[in-house]
Amino acid sequence: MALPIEDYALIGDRHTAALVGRNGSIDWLCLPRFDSPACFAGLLGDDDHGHWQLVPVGEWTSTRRYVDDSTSLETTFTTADGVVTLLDLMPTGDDRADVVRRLTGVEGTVRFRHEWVVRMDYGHIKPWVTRHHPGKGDHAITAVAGPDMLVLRGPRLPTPTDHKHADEFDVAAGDTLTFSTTWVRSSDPIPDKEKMKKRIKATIRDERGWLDQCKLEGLPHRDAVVRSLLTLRLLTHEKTGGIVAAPTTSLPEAFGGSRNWDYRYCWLRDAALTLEALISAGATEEAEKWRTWLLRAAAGDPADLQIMYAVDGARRLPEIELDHLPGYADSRPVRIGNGAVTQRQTDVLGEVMIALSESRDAGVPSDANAWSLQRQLVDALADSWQEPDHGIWEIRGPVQHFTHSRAMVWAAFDRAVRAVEDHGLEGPVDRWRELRDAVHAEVCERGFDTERNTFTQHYDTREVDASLLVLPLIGFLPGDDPRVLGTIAAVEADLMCDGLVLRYRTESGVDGLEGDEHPFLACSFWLVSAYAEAGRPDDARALLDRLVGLCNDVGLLAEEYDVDGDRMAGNFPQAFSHLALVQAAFRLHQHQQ
Ligand SMILES: OC[C@H]1O[C@H](O[C@H]2O[C@H](CO)[C@@H](O)[C@H](O)[C@H]2O)[C@H](O)[C@@H](O)[C@@H]1O
Repeated sequence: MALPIEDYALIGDRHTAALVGRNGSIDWLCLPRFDSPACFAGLLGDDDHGHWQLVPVGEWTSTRRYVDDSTSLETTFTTADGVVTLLDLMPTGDDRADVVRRLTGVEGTVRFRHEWVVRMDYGHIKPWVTRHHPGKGDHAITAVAGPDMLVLRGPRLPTPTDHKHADEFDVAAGDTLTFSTTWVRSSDPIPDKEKMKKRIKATIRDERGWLDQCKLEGLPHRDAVVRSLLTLRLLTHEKTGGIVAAPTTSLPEAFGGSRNWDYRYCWLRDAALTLEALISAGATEEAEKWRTWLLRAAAGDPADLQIMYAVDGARRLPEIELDHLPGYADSRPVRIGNGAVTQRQTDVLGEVMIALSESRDAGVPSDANAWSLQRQLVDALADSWQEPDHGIWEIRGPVQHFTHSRAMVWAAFDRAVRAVEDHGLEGPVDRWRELRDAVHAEVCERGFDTERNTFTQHYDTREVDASLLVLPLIGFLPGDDPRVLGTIAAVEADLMCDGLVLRYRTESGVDGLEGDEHPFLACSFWLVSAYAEAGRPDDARALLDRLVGLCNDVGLLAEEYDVDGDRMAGNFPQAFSHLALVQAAFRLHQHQQ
């Protein structure tokens, strides 16, 4: 049975990631890549859909932390008989896909239960499980199904009972027991045993080294920013540079509802915003890598640019419902793939152009191919920007002339102009200036409700939308412009739910979906930034404090927050929430200096 979302923590190797519960159970793991089929899918079903658990027998309590500024997770279990820590991590820096779990006895003697229940293909397939002795003193269990093999190693291995592998043993003070699960192709030989101690140290060292380049002095909520940056890095594929929106699929936006989506892909929007957050912290290496990812993914006719791709840039992400999974808290359907892939979302190029412009400003070396791609994309936009779209929220209702999308069209032309003016790049700057000004005028006329003094969600409605909070953040208007202040007031009046911000009013029916949703954390962080820009630093600070207080015990955030249930909702951890946290902290810091 899955735990509340906030009771999970993330570990990963920058190729894929796992969710570890505070009960020592890995309930979600896709191997070898973020979007591979899960081999532990208990998160979206029950124990029989796959999990790997190390937990004391009987009553226990647990506390958790990440070891220093790393993504190695330490869970401390306390029982009446003693204390044991469990270290969980996925070593990085090599071509192996391992999950390593180390138990260390701290006090007394604690009896532990070990369960290794592998179910390939998202909890669907019971694998063929066998024992091996690959070398002297080396024991392994392999689980094979179709293309995949998992190899379990450890000082003592569980035995089969009823399609599960289970064991019980004592952990005494001073004992160390290290277990590992390794993925290989089922046609490959069993991989060699590794010296895990060395790899654990190297992995922790690598993360600390990466953080050293970040400039975080004086930032509000530094620890929350550090955790967010490390999480964003964990969601960035080491080899390809693709950035996934979250490592999970179908954690529900409303418990028991159908708003369940697969986020294990690279949205240009989410990735571009992630880069902005990383760049503001001084981590520019990822920007260069992602730019090359973009070049590969977008190769071809600029008119065929998609709004999202797979980690390796693949284009087809058909949305499929997995009927065999009951869903998290009975939230059905469980979906893999994402139908939004074929949508028109005009905002995306604006976000991409802003991120690439910030990379340039931050000194990321220029690349002729990257500029040539940007030119082509902006030229294609010049011919198509007036078409209606599905907008930033990927609505599944009829397309509209979304105000945020148009403001982002303005941003795309604006950043193209700046590239020429500030960086001496070549381009038809007069035409881009003309288009930029025309779009600005149109948005201020057709996307603005003069009676209420607010921008509107789209040109044919009087509803507001939290995405409008972004307008001052991209420089569309100054933060203290009366039209921006009016829009903040309208968002406060229409979209606040117990102090947090909803994306839009679902009652309007604009999204074409059944059911409702909870406040969206990224939008709530945007309000922090908008307050800072509007000259309301106290409100910004108070809201940022509140939002950071919603992070779970290890500093992670899902997509939404259920204020009535006081729990997280939606995919977890979500890049959007963490990148917006980082941006809000920097924005507030900037205004406080
Ligand atoms: O609300 C319906 C849509 O929800 C998802 O989109 C959201 O997540 C994306 C990834 O973080 C983000 O880019 C987008 O702005 C969000 O609205 C889902 O992926 C869509 O399929 C769905 O239509």
